[in-house]
Amino acid sequence: MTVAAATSVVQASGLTLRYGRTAALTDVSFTLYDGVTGLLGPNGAGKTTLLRIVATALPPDRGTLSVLGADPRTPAGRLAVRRRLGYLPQDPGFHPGFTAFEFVDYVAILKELTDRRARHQEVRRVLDAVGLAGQRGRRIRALSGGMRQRVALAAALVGDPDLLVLDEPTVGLDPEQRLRFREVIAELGEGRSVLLSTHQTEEVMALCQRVVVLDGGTVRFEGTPAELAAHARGRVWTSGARVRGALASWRAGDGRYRNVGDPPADAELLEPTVEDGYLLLIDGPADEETGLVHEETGPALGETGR
Ligand SMILES: Nc1ncnc2c1ncn2[C@@H]1O[C@H](COP(=O)(O)OP(=O)(O)OP(=O)(O)O)[C@@H](O)[C@H]1O
Repeated sequence: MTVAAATSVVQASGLTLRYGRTAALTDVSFTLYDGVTGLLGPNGAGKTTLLRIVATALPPDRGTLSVLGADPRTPAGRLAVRRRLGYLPQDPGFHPGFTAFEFVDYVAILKELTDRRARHQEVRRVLDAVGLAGQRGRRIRALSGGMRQRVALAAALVGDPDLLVLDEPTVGLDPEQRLRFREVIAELGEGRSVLLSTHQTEEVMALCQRVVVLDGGTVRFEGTPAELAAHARGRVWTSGARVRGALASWRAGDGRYRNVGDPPADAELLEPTVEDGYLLLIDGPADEETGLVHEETGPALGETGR
């Protein structure tokens, strides 16, 4: 099998940002490729801040950034990025009196789609793409949370952007809505680049070809979900009773305990999951021992499974 090298869509180096005395990001470097990348981290890790920087909504205090080959530090670079970027912020700023169509149309006007006929066609296309064809004329105040989230995603899709930046796109959705949303996002990741933030390791397993773990404003891991899981290999085991001193020890559905941490010599080891790898990374020592941060090489296209 020949494996072509993937091209990077975003390259960030040394991004640093403070809000007054709070260091939100410190020396953050990562590379984004085609496909879906999950930005995973606990509350306050700096995910929203990083997404806002990539979406050119916030300039970093320090560091360099290339997005779709443009430099957002210059006005021309920012314009070039914004024309090819779709951004779903945590709070999309809905006017509740707008209909779904009117809101997305308003975003399309901001995105410089000046021809009314073509614009309306595009608005219908993106609302169809997120399964809201039948809800175009409904007021946003009358839509469920899941439907509102889909309206926000439709707005991000206007103009068929090459890069989608989605801030916790499935937050607040029920399990069925979350699954439907995942379907849409996975499809969007074919042929373009999607960067989404999440707290959920299951989201990463279900959707992402790559994952960047952010904690305390620094990158703790960059690689594939399988590599993140492998980080916990040899440190997950099963036992008949709770293990005191383990990083985590809980009774699983089969009645036995699943333990993460440093196993005893005779431990019955289990295959680790992304969640185990994440747990060890976030609760483990903040050191360079993992060798997984700031990976130098990108994936090959053949490895992404697409
Ligand atoms: N406008 C602001 N002013 C001051 N501090 C801020 C501001 N926005 C964020 N912060 C702080 O910066 C840090 C990173 O916040 P950020 O919202 O980027 O994290 P996050 O990973 O997106 O969190 P969450 O998952 O809770 O949304 C946190 O300590 C937060 O309290």
